[in-house]
Amino acid sequence: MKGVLLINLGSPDSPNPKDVKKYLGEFLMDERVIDVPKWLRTFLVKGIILNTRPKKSAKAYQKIWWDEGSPLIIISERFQKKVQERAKVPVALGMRYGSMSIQKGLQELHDQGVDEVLVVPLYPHYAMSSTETVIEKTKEEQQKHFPNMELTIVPSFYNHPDYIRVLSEKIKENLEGVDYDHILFSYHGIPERHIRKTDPTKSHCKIDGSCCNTPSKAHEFCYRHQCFETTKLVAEYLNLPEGKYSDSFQSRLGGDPWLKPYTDKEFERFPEEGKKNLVVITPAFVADCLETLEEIAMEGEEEFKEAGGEEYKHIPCLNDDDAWVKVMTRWINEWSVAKAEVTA
Ligand SMILES: C=CC1=C(C)c2cc3[nH]c(cc4nc(cc5[nH]c(cc1n2)c(C)c5CCC(=O)O)C(CCC(=O)O)=C4C)c(C)c3C=C
Ligand SMILES: [Fe+2]
Ligand SMILES: [Fe+2]
Repeated sequence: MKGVLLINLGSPDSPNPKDVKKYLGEFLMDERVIDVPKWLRTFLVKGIILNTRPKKSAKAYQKIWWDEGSPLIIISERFQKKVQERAKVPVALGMRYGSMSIQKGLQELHDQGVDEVLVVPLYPHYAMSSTETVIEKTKEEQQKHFPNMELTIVPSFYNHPDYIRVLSEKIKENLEGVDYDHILFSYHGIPERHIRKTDPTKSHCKIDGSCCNTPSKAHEFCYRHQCFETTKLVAEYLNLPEGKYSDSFQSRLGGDPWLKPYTDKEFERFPEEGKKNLVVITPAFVADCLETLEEIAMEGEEEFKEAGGEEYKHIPCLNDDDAWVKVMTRWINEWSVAKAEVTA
């Protein structure tokens, strides 16, 4: 029997420093997130980051936390329930880090008799710190606890016409009656090193002005290419004039070079260039979370206005919008039917 596991990143159990520390410890000790030798990762995470960051992050989580819990978890649960109402097969939810684990999600499906699982990493763009770690962790749990389960992985959907359509329509809806100078597509950043590491050709990705526009099989795993492509396709869909929109990368951690331009630097630069009315969209996230609600919607507005900006609008993520629920359900139902036909 077939079933689906939707997987996102996860949140701490509460916005208290103790729970945030536990969550950050699991997250940042992931070798695909801080990709240095284990001894160095242990030193950096346990010896340095976990001494100061949990307190700071807990304050940020407290600003956005809902009565029901973490926005990312609550929104993902609402999404899963709505998809389940329409899907022909059982649909479960798991998180890469924290209590709502991938193992629990697989167990829930197993208990319903599922032995063929469609794994849906809820990230439009491929990165070793998001998609790859979800895939590898799911395979690990399957081999350890559910050896008779078969997994099928949904590929990154950054350029899928359905995703581009729902994202573009959401932007269009939110732009109605809004007088704006510029739209910023702000994606979660990653270290530049990760782009080179996931380049299967080991020579294509130069992280320069042209590599991401030059066709290559490297792009199947190039986060930077995939982000630029989402923007390009949305801009085409919405007929956005050249120069009226741009890309940036947010949420950097540590001193290594991350993908540029940095979102916070763009907030400082735009008002100087006369871009005083700004709209920000965050397409790397399908559900609103700390990084969109605090870093972009709250801190971003403050930074932009301090630099001389006047109007600022953050467009929410797709969350549990019916149009996005319908798309996900269609992908799931098409898979379940296609598999049935093949194996019949
Ligand atoms: C969209 C995909 C994501 C990628 C790629 C990603 C890479 C990445 N993240 C960190 C460090 C942190 N990220 C944090 C929060 C966070 N990150 C994502 C998604 C991606 N991260 C989401 C959805 C969230 C929000 C979680 C929530 O509970 O709402 C945090 C925690 C908060 C903080 O202290 O800032 C950290 C830390 C790294 C180092 C990285 C790539 C190497
Ligand atoms: Fe992150
Ligand atoms: Fe590239």
